[in-house]
Amino acid sequence: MSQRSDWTLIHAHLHQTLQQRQLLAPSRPVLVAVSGGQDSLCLMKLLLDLQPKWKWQLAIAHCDHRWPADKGLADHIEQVAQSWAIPFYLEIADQVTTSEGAARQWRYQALGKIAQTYQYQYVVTAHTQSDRAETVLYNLIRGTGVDGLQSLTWQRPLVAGVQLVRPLLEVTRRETGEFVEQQHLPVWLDAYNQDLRYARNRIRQEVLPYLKTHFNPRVETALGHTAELLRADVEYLETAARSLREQAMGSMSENEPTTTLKLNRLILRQADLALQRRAIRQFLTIVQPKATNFEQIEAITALIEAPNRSRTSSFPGGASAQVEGDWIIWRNSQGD
Ligand SMILES: Nc1ncnc2c1ncn2[C@@H]1O[C@H](COP(=O)(O)OP(=O)(O)OP(=O)(O)O)[C@@H](O)[C@H]1O
Repeated sequence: MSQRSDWTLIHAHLHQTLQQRQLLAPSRPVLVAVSGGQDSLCLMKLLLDLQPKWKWQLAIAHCDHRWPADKGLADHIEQVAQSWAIPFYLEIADQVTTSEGAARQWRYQALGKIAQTYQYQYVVTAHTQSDRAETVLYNLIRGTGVDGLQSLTWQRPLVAGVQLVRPLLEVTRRETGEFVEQQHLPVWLDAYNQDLRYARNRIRQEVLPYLKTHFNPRVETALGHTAELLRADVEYLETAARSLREQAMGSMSENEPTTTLKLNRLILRQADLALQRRAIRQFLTIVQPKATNFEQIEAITALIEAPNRSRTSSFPGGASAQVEGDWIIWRNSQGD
């Protein structure tokens, strides 16, 4: 910041967050994921304003889903990048998808690809405290368990050599809205955000305002704290579960063939249910390519105490698990 008068509370907040949490090291190349909405334009401008202090090499990345409503958006962001004199990278989807989950997956993969190709160590997204509150509620309703409730984290590895960072997790959408207005930033209005057919939008526009009015005006902060506390719990539990799984799998490592993998029931029995479930989920993630669900974890957990020869019904692809004495044996398909 050259002029002190431009320094607002939100600048101070972000600067402090970056220092305390050590999210972005100084003087590094930083790729900012810009969707064109208020949050990412706010983040981009804030990082530009902080740049003289931190000396990053900033750039913008945009992922074009080729959705009809986004026509002209990529050009708009490119112009914004030009007006700020920073590099602009664009990835365009090969296939148009309407699934929110598939679009997100492609986006993160595209961002990772740009970062690796052009050697950016960080990809930064503008998820806010409001996004985090929505995610907590959304995942609570879907039944993801604690892991889903802590899912929007400050940072995580994106691809080899690239860290995904979310520095705005303590800033609300209201604050980013006020900032873009004050700064006259050219926000692209996303018609999709208004569409109440999507669960996320109903949570944003109906559920959270209701909770704010009738229960807690600071509900977003409260949900953010919940996510923060759960994150540490989950990290702890996952580490303990990994060690349980490794013991229960004996000498087998993750790289061994997945045709006949097994778990020792005597070792699993010594652990509490929370760790048994986690160890089994980790085991399933190793042995089957498909996403693991609650019923599958419960079916195998039941085998820890089940009589000899008990077996689960078939998993996708014909795989199943069966008790053989002290062991739960995983078979990828009949006859393996
Ligand atoms: N098309 C895009 N191109 C580049 N970055 C994007 C794009 N869409 C979203 N982002 C980045 O991701 C952030 C979050 O956006 P959004 O909430 O739409 O994503 P999401 O992946 O659906 O979020 P969540 O992970 O909470 O489900 C944005 O602030 C922006 O930084």
